[in-house]
Amino acid sequence: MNEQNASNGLRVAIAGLGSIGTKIATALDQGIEGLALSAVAVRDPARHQAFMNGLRRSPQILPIDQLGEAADIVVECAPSQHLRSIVEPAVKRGKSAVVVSVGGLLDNFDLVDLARANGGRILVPTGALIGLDAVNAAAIGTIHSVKMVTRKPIDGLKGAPFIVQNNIDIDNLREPLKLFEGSAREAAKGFPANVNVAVALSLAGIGPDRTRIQVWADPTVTRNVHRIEVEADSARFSMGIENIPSENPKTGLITALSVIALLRKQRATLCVGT
Ligand SMILES: NC(=O)C1=CN([C@@H]2O[C@H](COP(=O)(O)OP(=O)(O)OC[C@H]3O[C@@H](n4cnc5c(N)ncnc54)[C@H](O)[C@@H]3O)[C@@H](O)[C@H]2O)C=CC1
Ligand SMILES: O=C([O-])CC(=O)C(=O)O
Repeated sequence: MNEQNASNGLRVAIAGLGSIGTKIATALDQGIEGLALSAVAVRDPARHQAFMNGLRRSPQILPIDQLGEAADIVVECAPSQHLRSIVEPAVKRGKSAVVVSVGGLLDNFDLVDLARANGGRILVPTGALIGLDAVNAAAIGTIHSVKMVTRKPIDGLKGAPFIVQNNIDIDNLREPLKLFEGSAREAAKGFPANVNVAVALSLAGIGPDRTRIQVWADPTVTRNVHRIEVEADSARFSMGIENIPSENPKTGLITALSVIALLRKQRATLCVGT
């Protein structure tokens, strides 16, 4: 990073160069107004050498818990069990943490207090979802109910703890099967890599215990499909999104783009949407 970026721009570090992280790193390397990629954390540096060599400017490679020292904004896009070691050092230093493994926040909610006490921020992008601007706005008034239905292809659900613990065979499904119905909080435990979106929705609206979700394994869909119904005193709205899976079949392609859009807003002159 050159001195001009260091003095005028925001330094961004990325934890995890998987399907989401590589796209954000590429976008930053190609140029986002006022932002520069300063550091990354990877599990196995050798596996990412070719990708790193392709970047125009090489960021530092650091352990995940040191990213907060090397950046103003740390983007968490690693498996959710690492959330704390990424976010805590950043917000303790008054930095911002962008969190995509949102489900992991529910068991680490004290990080919000830690951020508040130290002038840090935790930013949750809309991610693979839609319409959190409208949910935020409705939540200024009274939201009566938020209901969500998620359908995923079989490949996108394999290995989810709820499926494994309940010994459910989804490999031979010929028709959609409702796997789960309950709160966003319970869903995040059973499907930690599948329903981060439900937790983001809940944090924008009426919280993880009152936000209801169904999760379906659906051999008839090729996309990750999320449908949402919100009933509020200001409006009633229905939203839907059909995400094309990325190279990680659990993760929709739009997730990385949502983070890039959020990063662009940090220094953009014209910001559209709340
Ligand atoms: N908020 C949202 O809308 C969405 C959130 N997600 C969540 O985002 C997170 C990332 O998703 P993907 O990029 O698809 O996952 P991924 O599995 O493609 O990438 C995760 C990366 O983290 C790396 N990693 C693991 N341990 C590490 C460590 N100790 N230090 C550094 N790197 C480490 C892995 O090697 C891998 O490259 C997941 O928790 C996923 O559930 C996914 C989709 C939507
Ligand atoms: O990509 C998606 O459609 C949603 C997803 O995996 C998540 O929320 O964790």
